[in-house]
Amino acid sequence: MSFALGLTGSIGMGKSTTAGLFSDAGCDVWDADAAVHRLYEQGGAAVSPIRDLFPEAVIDGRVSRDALKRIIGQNPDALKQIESVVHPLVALDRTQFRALATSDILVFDIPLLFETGGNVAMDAVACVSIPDELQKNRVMDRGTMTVEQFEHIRKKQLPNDEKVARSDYVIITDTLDHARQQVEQIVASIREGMANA
Ligand SMILES: CC(C)(COP(=O)(O)OP(=O)(O)OC[C@H]1O[C@@H](n2cnc3c(N)ncnc32)[C@H](O)[C@@H]1O)[C@@H](O)C(=O)NCCC(=O)NCCS
Ligand SMILES: Nc1ncnc2c1ncn2[C@@H]1O[C@H](COP(=O)(O)OP(=O)(O)OP(=O)(O)O)[C@@H](O)[C@H]1O
Repeated sequence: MSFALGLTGSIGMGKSTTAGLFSDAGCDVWDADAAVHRLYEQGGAAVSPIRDLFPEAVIDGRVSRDALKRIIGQNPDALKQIESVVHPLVALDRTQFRALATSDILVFDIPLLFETGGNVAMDAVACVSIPDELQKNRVMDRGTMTVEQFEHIRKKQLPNDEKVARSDYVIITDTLDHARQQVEQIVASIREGMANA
């Protein structure tokens, strides 16, 4: 039986980068944001239900993230409606991954892990964290969101200090080397626990 490690953290705190470090350490990784990308692609299962909700969000047969962000900015209920379509499909994708994955530790990179109660299905949770100002700078440097869009998303999420308090492990993502060191320690400690169980 594999060990299920939830990997969470607020927007731009370093989940995807850290997930890559877990992969380097031999863990199979499932990424919720990547699952959403697949669902929004041409032929993806979210395209038709999103078109039913917001026809203008589907362009060339795929869901346009820019269109969604515009719609979310104009309509306070839109994100909830999008979530009601996307989250059940994401859950199905996760179940399929879990049935096929083979590594001793499985890592589930899920931004809304605590917000959706997904933490109860995990054996432990690791949270990535950096100071708020650095978080904002990193997201702004990506150039994919306005400050307003970023603040809107951040407000929807459980505050960083609560996530940190509720997690078994905290990974400070200030530098890549430091993050890698912490990931290797976590993997070693989980493997040691499994060997002694
Ligand atoms: C809002 C959207 C259009 C922004 O797209 P964009 O490509 O700019 O950003 P990306 O998808 O990479 O998300 C960046 C981060 O925003 C945060 N975020 C995304 N969706 C949500 C949400 N519903 N609630 C809170 N935070 C969210 C997460 O931290 C995520 O890692 C997109 O995230 C989306 O369609 N979200 C709805 C689906 C969802 O809930 N996804 C979350 C994972 S299941
Ligand atoms: N350990 C680290 N050291 C230095 N920079 C990092 C580190 N981790 C992440 N970053 C940088 O921070 C930015 C955000 O990282 P990443 O995309 O991994 O975050 P995320 O939490 O997955 O974001 P989102 O919630 O938006 O999907 C990227 O530019 C990345 O290069």
